[in-house]
Amino acid sequence: MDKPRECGCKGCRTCLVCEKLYGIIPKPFFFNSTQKSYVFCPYCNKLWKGWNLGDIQKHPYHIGEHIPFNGIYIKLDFLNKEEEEFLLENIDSVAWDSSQSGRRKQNYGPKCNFKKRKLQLGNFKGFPKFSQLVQDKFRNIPILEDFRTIEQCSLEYDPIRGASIDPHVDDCWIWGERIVTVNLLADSILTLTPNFKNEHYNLHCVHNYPSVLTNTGEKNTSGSSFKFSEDRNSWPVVRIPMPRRSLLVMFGSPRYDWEHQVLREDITSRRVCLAYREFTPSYLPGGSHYSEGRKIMEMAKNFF
Ligand SMILES: O=C(O)CCC(=O)C(=O)O
Ligand SMILES: [Fe+2]
Repeated sequence: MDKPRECGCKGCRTCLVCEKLYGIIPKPFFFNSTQKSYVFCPYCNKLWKGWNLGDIQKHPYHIGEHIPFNGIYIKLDFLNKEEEEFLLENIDSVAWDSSQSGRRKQNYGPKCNFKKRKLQLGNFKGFPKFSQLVQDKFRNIPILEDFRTIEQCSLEYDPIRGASIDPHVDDCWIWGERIVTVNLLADSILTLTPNFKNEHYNLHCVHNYPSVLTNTGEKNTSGSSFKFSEDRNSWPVVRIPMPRRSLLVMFGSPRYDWEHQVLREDITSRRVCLAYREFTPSYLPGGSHYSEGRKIMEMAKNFF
């Protein structure tokens, strides 16, 4: 096992602190010269050719090539300025833990061993009272109607530490289909690239439980599991805007067929986000592992 460095990074993960200390050269974002890039428009839910948000003409005056893209829901101005300020003040009154790639975090959730697929309550007691307003507001978002938060994580990205997050798929053994992010303090971008690591991230577990949503975001009533897409070689790079105070829900194909990352170059000023995760249906009532999820679900109702 790699030992974490003083900054919190380990293995191939680096930040400005350990790069300077150990003379590590960071790997640049790999861009295949034939690979196209597209920006997701939160108004028409389509991809338009470009890299930066400013590259695409503002909706509805788009020009050029576009393709449909399912599995991304963005609610602009999900929070108002007062709510954002209130949350930031309270988040910053809690101690931050250092994390990898220059991030800092505050985690509220059960203890998960993704390798051994073991779930424990640990010292999880629920979520901080000040953050209840966010989960209350999920009830106004139709695709989050039955979303039960099991993990809430505050993440801080500061350009001083060259913060970023490497490409990954959130674990599929324990974390359900909808990955929710609430963006605070700065605009940023989530970069999606096709996932070629099919044996990673416990992706095989996805066959064991039904999809929560159809690929267009309606409730999936057929009980069928997510169907993975083949032939990803021709897929582009997709750039998803994460405007300040917006809510992002990633589900379906972007959740499972693509890896997501936040590039260092897309953190130009301090950004904080709240990341929310739900259980897979296996750990929810009626699921084969509900006995393991039950106590955690009880705790997750608490705001302290
Ligand atoms: O910072 C973000 O918006 C993404 C965070 C993320 O992907 C994660 O915590 O798994
Ligand atoms: Fe993630």
